[in-house]
Amino acid sequence: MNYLIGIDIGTSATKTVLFDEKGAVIASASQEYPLYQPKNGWAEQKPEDWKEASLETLSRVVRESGVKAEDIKGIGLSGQMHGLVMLDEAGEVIRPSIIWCDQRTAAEVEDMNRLIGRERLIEITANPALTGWTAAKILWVKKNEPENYERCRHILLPKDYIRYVLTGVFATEVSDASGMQLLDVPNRCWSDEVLQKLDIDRSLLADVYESCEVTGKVLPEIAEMTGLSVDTAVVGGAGDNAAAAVGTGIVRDGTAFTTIGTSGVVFAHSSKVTIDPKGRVHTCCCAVPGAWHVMGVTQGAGLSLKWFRDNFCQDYMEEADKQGVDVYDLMGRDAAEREIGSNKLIFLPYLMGERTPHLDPDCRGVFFGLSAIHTKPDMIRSVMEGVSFSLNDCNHILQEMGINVEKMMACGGGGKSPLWRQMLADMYRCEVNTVRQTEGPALGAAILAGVGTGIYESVEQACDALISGDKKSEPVSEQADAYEKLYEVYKDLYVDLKDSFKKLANI
Ligand SMILES: Nc1ncnc2c1ncn2[C@@H]1O[C@H](COP(=O)(O)OP(=O)(O)O)[C@@H](O)[C@H]1O
Ligand SMILES: O=C(CO)[C@@H](O)[C@H](O)COP(=O)(O)O
Repeated sequence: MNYLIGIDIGTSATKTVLFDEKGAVIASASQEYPLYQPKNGWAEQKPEDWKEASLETLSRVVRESGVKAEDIKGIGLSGQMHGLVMLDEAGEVIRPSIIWCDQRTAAEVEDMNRLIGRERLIEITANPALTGWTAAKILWVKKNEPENYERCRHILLPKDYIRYVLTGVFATEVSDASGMQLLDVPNRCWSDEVLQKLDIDRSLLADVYESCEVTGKVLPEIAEMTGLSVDTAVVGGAGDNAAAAVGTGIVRDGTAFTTIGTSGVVFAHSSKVTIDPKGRVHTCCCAVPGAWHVMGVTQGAGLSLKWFRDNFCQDYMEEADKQGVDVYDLMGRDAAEREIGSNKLIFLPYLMGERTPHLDPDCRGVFFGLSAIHTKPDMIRSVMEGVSFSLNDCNHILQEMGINVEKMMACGGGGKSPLWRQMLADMYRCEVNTVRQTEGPALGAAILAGVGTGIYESVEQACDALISGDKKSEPVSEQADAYEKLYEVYKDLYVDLKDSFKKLANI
C-alpha cells in the first residue's frame, strides 16, 4: 500500500495527517502556536514556530503510524496564504512573518495603485491592491525596515518556508503565489511588469510550479530527524483554501464551499478567469491545473469566536474540561437555545478590519443593540450570526457575478458546528453539506502529492474516488425570512459607521 502526508500550516495550528492511498486517516497530529499582535491591526507569527510544529507533527505521524518510510510516497503542503517570510543568505529567518490578517499597509496599497494603476493591476494580478496580501507587506518592510530588506535574499510564503526546511528548495506554486499580488494570474507566472514597477528583484522570489508538480525530495537530515525517506517527494501543494477545495471535492464548475477557520471564505471553482471589477472578492489560480477560483474572505470568522472564548468564556472552558468535551460544542449548545437574532443583538466581525465586501483595514468589531436583557449565550450566538452575515455578503457577490453554485459544502473548524451550518443554509437559502473526510486542507494537499507521484490519474479522479458526502443542512424558510430582516440592519451598520471607524483609526 502507498501512503501520503498532508501538512496544513494553519493560523491556529499545524495539522499533519498521514493517509493511505484510499484516503483513510492512519495517523494525525497537530501543534498550536501563538499569534502576536504588536499593535492594533497588526498580526505576526514566528516561522520558527511553524518549523517546530511541522517537524514535530511529521515525526509523530510517521512514528505512530508504524508505516515503512519507503511506502510514504509523497508530501503535500498547504498553508495560510499571503504571509511574508524573509530569509537571509544563510537561509535564516530575518523577522517574524507579517501574516494575512495584518492591516498595517494602507499606505503601501496606495503606492501600488499609483505605481501600477488600479485597472492595470487588476488586469495582471486579477485583484486590486490589498492590505493583507504579500506585495504590500514587502513594500512596508522596504520602507520601514530598510536594514531587514537589505539582508533579504529569499521571499517565501508560510508553507513554502516549510518546503525549504524539508527539501532545501526555494519553490512555490500557482494557488498560493496568486495571493502575493506579483503573479500574472491568467498566465500563471510571475509578472515582470509588476515586479519592475514595484522595484522588487525577481531573484528574491521562488520558482513557480503547478500544485501537483514535484518540487523536491526530503533532505537527509530531515529524513533522519522525522523517520521519513530521502525518496519521499514534496509536491507544490496549495494555499489553504485551494487545498481545502481539493479536500472537499470542490474541483468542478458549479461547486463551492464555505470554510470557517480563523478566517472565513466562500470559494467557488471556475474553469475560466472570472474577476469582480469592484475587487470585492479574490480571483486566484486553483490547485487543479488550468483552472481558477473566486473567493470572498471574512477576516475574523473563527477568530471572532476564539476571541470571545479566550476573553469571556473561562466558565465554559472549565466546564468543558470537567465534562471532557469541546468548549466550542458547549458554547454552541447554549447559543442554539437562543432565538434567531440573539434577542436583537448584532455583531460586526471586523476585529481585524474587513476584506469582502468593504476592503477596509480601519473598520473594527461592534456589538450593536446591547441591552440589559442580554446574557453570554446571546453574545455567543450573535458572534456566530455576525460571521454568517459576513459570509452571506461573500455569497451574494458570487451570485451577483453570475457564478452558478449548485453544491455548497462547509468545512474548517467552525464548519463542524451544526448551528453555524444551519445559519449558513438559512442565510444562503440553499443546502449546506459536509463531507465525511474532515481533514480538508491536509487531505487536499495529500491528494495533490498522490497526483504528483503518479498514484492518482488526476485531481478530479482522486476526489471522485476518495471523497463522499455526509451531513446535510436544509434551509428553513421562516428562519431564512427572519435572518433576512436582520441582515438588512447588519448591512446598514457598516455604512453608518464607516466614517467613525476612520476617525477612530486616525486618532
Ligand atoms: N466545534 C466547533 N464549533 C464552532 N466553532 C469551532 C469548533 N471547533 C473549532 N471552531 C472554530 O474554528 C476555528 C479554527 O478553525 P481551523 O479550521 O482549525 O483554523 P485554522 O486553519 O485557521 O488554523 C476556531 O478558532 C473556532 O472559532
Ligand atoms: O487570507 C486568507 C485567504 O485570502 C486566509 O484564508 C488565510 O489563508 C488564513 O487561513 P486560515 O488560517 O483561516 O485557514
